[in-house]
Amino acid sequence: MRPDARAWFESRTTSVPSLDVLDLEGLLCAKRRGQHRVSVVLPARDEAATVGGLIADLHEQWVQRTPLVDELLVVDSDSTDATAAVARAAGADVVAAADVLPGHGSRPGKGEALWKGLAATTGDLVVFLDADLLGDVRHFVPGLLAPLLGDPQVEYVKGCYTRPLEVGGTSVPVGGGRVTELTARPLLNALWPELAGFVQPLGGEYAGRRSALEQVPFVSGYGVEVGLLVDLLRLVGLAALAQVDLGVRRHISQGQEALGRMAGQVVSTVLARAGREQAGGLLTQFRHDGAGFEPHSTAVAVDERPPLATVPEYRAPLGDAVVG
Ligand SMILES: O=c1ccn([C@@H]2O[C@H](COP(=O)(O)OP(=O)(O)O[C@H]3O[C@H](CO)[C@@H](O)[C@H](O)[C@H]3O)[C@@H](O)[C@H]2O)c(=O)[nH]1
Ligand SMILES: O=C(O)[C@H](O)COP(=O)(O)O
Repeated sequence: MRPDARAWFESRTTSVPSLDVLDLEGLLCAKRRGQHRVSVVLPARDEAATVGGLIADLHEQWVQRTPLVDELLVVDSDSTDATAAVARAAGADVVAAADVLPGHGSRPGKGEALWKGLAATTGDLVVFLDADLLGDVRHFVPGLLAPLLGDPQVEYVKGCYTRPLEVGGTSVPVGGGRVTELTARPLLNALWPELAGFVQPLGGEYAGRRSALEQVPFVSGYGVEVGLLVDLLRLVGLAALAQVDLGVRRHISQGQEALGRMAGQVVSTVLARAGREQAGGLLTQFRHDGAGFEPHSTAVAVDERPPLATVPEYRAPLGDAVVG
């Protein structure tokens, strides 16, 4: 690893693998002292199977029992299942992505849901979590907040973890994060070697100061994490980025074809940030129907939203003025 990346890794990586290691009173004290307001945003598309338990845990722990979280918002990203109703019943506020900043229209994708979630919340500290997480992840929230509450120089905190791969009833202890290992990490190491110390550049759990998040664009699809990392590096510098080891992360894995499309979006995002125009913006994959190969092409070109700070409606008082 390059010396600057190693120095960053050693000085900016903390560890919160469970609730037991946290000084909750200290965190609450820092939150009060800094007059912070914390928003937690979960983008969700068809996550009715997992979002209820996750929200119930977070709401019970961080809204009811320990007042660390002021807003707990699920952004319903065009779900066709009961995601919205399940999340609401479990204690979250729920907005449909399409209803936020309606004048700006609606686009598909996870990054779009995050951008709308940032617009629909008011906290100066914002935590993002995927809605398909499995198991007890209550410690993710204070773990991600701790560096922001404890050090005014930190602007953005990326979660990292070991990732089992659970497919077809079998589990490989560290087999997860396939797009990370085969696409994102090699690209980032090649183009921005100072970011080589990030263990999970793609994972969906991170937190930042609104003042920084509202100054960067949000890629609408799965390129959002890699885009944020590179854009925030440019905006605030490596020393203002941090990561926290959150232990083990389990989630619902996608199949190979879907991961190929995700990798295509990550590649497009990286190429755009490296100043390379995309030739076609299409990813062609193949299926064999028994008689021969059938090509399927998908658009993976970068589609992105501008920094929220440049959106006039965002400047209006948030809440009712923005949502609906
Ligand atoms: O159009 C979409 C697609 C996904 N999601 C939600 O986004 C989260 C992550 O999506 P998922 O399809 O589970 O992604 P993964 O296969 O887990 O991909 C990983 O890698 C991606 C690329 O960096 C990250 O965006 C993910 O957070 C990270 O978990 C979940 O809550 C989804 O419901 C949306 O809200 N809208
Ligand atoms: O981060 C990744 O690389 C993708 O989420 C794929 O993860 P998985 O291999 O654990 O499904």
